[in-house]
Amino acid sequence: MHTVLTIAGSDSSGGAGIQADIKTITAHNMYAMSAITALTAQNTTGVYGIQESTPDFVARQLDCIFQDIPPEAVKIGMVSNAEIIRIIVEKLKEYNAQNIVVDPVMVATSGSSLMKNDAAKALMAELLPIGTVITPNIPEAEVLSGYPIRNTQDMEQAAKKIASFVPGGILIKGGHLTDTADDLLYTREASAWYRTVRIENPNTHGTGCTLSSAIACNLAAGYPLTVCIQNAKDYITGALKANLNLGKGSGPLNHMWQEKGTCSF
Ligand SMILES: Nc1ncnc2c1ncn2[C@@H]1O[C@H](COP(=O)(O)OP(=O)(O)OP(=O)(O)O)[C@@H](O)[C@H]1O
Ligand SMILES: Cc1ncc(COP(=O)(O)O)c(N)n1
Repeated sequence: MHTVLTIAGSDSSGGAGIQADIKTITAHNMYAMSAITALTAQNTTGVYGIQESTPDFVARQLDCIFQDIPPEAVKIGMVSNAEIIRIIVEKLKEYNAQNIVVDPVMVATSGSSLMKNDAAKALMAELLPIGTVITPNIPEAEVLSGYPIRNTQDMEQAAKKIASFVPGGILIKGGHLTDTADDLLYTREASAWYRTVRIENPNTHGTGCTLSSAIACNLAAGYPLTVCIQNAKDYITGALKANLNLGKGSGPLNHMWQEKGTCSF
């Protein structure tokens, strides 16, 4: 069985963070492990509290995982402070972790901040450069590039700028565009678009977490990056189309959309 680790925050309402990641990994018929960076008290309407792990306790979780069941791929989501970012980078280097997907989670769909201001510098200088691929959404790509992004051309410009300090792949997600949901994969060799029409579903809590975990699963299975992104895009599109409607705000995705037995892993 393929093994995938998520390093992220817990979402008490189960739609994003660790819970979305474990659901995604399980739906791919893979074995999920987790290192929790923070507890959040949140639901579909917002984030109402954050309790960070200590850097030492994050390190202890990572030691337990890597010394026993080394993961074939790692997804990193919410990491709210610079000290935890540093310890994650140190441990992933110590254990020579491969197939790293970094989702630079800064702000939740509901608008609540999930990262302290001083952490963005450590994220950019230390964590993003070790990613096999990074997956910013449009507001995150604006922060990372310093450019405003209004259309797909701006996405290409921003990706080029981010590539000056990120050697791996850069997937700028287009979920925040208005008529399409086109994602751009930019690497130093080539770029490619992954296009879908926008699905009119207000329940998008956890789309970013789910996409990055699905990419990690595909990397664990050994697919080339371009195939991983297409398969993950198909997974998120299916989970959005399957129209779950829970909660009073932007609700979670439906991870049970695949017909039994259709997953190829
Ligand atoms: N309405 C939609 N229709 C189709 N695909 C969508 C829609 N919204 C988001 N997506 C897709 O979902 C994935 C996540 O994109 P998005 O830009 O929403 O990330 P995000 O903002 O990090 O997510 P989150 O809502 O978890 O913060 C991308 O592949 C994007 O194209
Ligand atoms: C613990 C945690 N991690 C990530 C997100 C981002 O997901 P979203 O933007 O869909 O709310 C979140 N809300 N909570």
